[in-house]
Amino acid sequence: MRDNQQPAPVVDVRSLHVRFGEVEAVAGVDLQAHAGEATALLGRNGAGKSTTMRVLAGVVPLTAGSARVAGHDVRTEPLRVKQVVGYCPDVGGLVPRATPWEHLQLAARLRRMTGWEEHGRDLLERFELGDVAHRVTAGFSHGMSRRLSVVLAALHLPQVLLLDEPFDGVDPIGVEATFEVIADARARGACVLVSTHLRELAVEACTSVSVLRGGSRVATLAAEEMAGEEGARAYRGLLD
Ligand SMILES: Nc1ncnc2c1ncn2[C@@H]1O[C@H](COP(=O)(O)OP(=O)(O)OP(=O)(O)O)[C@@H](O)[C@H]1O
Repeated sequence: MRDNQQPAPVVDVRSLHVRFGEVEAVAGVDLQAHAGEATALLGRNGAGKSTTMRVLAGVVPLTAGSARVAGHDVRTEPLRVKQVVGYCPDVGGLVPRATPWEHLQLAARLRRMTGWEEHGRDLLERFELGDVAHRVTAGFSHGMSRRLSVVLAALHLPQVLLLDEPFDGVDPIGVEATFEVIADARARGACVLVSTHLRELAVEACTSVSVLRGGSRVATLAAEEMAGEEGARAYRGLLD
């Protein structure tokens, strides 16, 4: 606890800048997220949501500013960051010739996990991937791949769960299962970040919403302030 009795944020991003050559993908984002809460990153295509998530997952280097995850600096402690994070990337990440079960085995081996099998099976069932657990992912639909990516992010019960576009192309059962994963993570005190352009699902899944536009954060609101017709109007106002 800090002096003012507020717990320190688990995700602490200060003046984050990420540049790819001429492109400034993230141009000064500040973001704080806490244990037991779920924060949505909302914004239009190209707003900088995925790049921010990639920095927090330790897979893209920042250009300036700072980002700390569970107390670890992404710049100087990338391995520690990868240990505490469960990351569902917005695209890719799956091996076409491997089955879901083999993906879980690999993820568990990389993290030296033991006794994960029952939890792994349960996650696959919850995401209706039990029947295809031993089928290679090459023929998977977009939604099936998304669901498996969420399962892989959640398998090791990470302290920080980063879900980038987890609802994209996912059917209602997959959406419901993702809500459950987020709720479970919050209940065990994890910090959850969900990047999406789907306002209504963000509001349902999360406690607060940070809106990005043009690589900067333009607002952070309680999720209920972004709900319904009024929330839709408020959101449009932030994007214009
Ligand atoms: N590796 C890269 N090389 C060059 N430009 C990039 C790279 N990654 C992202 N960008 C650019 O940075 C900006 C922000 O991209 P980012 O993917 O973070 O946005 P986003 O909010 O996640 O968008 P979307 O909702 O479409 O996924 C875009 O202009 C994008 O083209």
